[in-house]
Amino acid sequence: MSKTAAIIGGGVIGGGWAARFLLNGWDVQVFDPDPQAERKIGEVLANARRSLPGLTDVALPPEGKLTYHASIAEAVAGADWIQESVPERLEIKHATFAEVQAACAPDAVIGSSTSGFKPSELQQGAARPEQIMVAHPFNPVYLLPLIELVTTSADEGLVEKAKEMLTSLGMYPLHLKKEIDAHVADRFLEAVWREALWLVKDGIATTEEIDNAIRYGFGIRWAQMGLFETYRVAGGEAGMKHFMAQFGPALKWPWTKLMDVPDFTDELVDLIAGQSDEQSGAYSIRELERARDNNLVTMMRGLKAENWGAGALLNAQEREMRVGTVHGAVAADLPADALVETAYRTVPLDWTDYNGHMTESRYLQAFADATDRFMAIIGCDAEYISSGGSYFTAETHIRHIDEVHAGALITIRTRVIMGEGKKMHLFHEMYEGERLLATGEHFLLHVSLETRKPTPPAAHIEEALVRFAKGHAALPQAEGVGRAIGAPR
Ligand SMILES: NC(=O)C1=CN([C@@H]2O[C@H](COP(=O)(O)OP(=O)(O)OC[C@H]3O[C@@H](n4cnc5c(N)ncnc54)[C@H](O)[C@@H]3O)[C@@H](O)[C@H]2O)C=CC1
Ligand SMILES: C[N+](C)(C)CC(=O)CC(=O)[O-]
Repeated sequence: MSKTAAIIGGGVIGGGWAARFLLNGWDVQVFDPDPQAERKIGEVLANARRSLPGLTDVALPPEGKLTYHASIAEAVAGADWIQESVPERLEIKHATFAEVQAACAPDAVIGSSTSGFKPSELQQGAARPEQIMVAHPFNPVYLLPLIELVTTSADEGLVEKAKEMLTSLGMYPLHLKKEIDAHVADRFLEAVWREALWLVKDGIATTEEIDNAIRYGFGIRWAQMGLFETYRVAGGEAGMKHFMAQFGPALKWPWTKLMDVPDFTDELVDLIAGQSDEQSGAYSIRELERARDNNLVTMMRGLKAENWGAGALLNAQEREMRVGTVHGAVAADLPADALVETAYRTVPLDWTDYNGHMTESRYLQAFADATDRFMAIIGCDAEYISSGGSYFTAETHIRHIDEVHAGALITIRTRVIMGEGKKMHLFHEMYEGERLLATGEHFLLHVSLETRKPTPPAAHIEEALVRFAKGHAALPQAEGVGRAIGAPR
């Protein structure tokens, strides 16, 4: 059954939450008094639609329904999750929670996007304090998975429900049971921000130089290993203790401004804003958002291939999405006399090229992934491969029939042309809806990973393969099987 989220405050963060819920199949009900809210959320949604669905190699569920409402009471009616993202002022948040709780279900989660307030501060004067928790996201909320879930004096059952719902949205709930101002991540960000302000104020570095110091070095490192794991590696074979012995004393050196805060004067604001205009003023905010999202998608999909950090999270989400669908099925669940659906996915942003469409190498990737999926269906899965048997591709022929763009939903259907002994001959057809985009024909041999030589597969694999080969032989022939490039004479 579809779920409903209420978004109270649809600015930068509320808009991102709306997109995260909606693109994961939830219905979304928005309240925001700003007459521009619908347009602004539309812009965030457009960015989310081009970037989020391609993150995973399985398509997200169909989008939910988005509606706008004239009051908080209307927006929270029937909602399973209510996300407050109004301005960071405690009195506005308190007034909002009072209206929310007067109308919402008592077992709905009420999450606050607050960057700095503690749950106990948010809960002051509330009708049901235990229903309110901090669910602090990171911009862009539709792509970044971290949620700081801060829950003192909360209903434990509701907290567990909140964690499950966040996980199902592809997010990572970092559950903090001790509250502090600004939680963990913003404490950290504020320390970096403070040092950056000092460096600009003191004329040591410009905004661009500071950004370069981050993006060419430790920023990339942090994105995959964080702080402690990175420093453990930096300790060499002697590890963390050695690292700390070597660099710990630096804390006593006058390297940082420590807790001193620069005066937030008009002069400092103008200095930073001026340098930022010089650095990035040539681009509109929408252009910068798109560049950010392209880069995030590319990095996160790289981590996905490595099954690491935010990428491992995407893989876990994808495994869950496969459960109970044809994309998690094995041979015995599938009819032998129908083509096998081996992919149903969105073309990711990082698969496109200078011609503005899916680039040729990604057709091979899509077909190779479809072959991997077919191998798993017939029993040649990760466990079997680790026992020493697998398939190697000996020959491939791809036909590019029609173009396709980022964000398109594509399906691959697979036909077994021949399957006997060591040999497996597959023909994949790639579609967008009913439009044929490409075909991929592949000849594979079963090998021993020990000898690297062809060898017969295990009996259960051959049996499943032969079953599909026989069933598919009875289907009408596919156009294009066995084609070669015809040279005009
Ligand atoms: N911008 C950021 O980088 C992040 C912000 N946050 C937190 O998210 C919350 C919202 O921040 P932003 O989205 O950046 O602000 P924003 O200014 O972009 O959006 C706030 C929205 O709330 C609406 N609003 C004002 N009063 C309202 C009311 N009484 N009821 C319903 N809506 C109302 C405004 O019209 C506006 O659309 C804050 O608590 C902030 O600390 C959290 C993570 C990151
Ligand atoms: C600047 N900020 C404190 C509002 C930032 C956040 O809360 C999280 C983020 O997205 O950086």
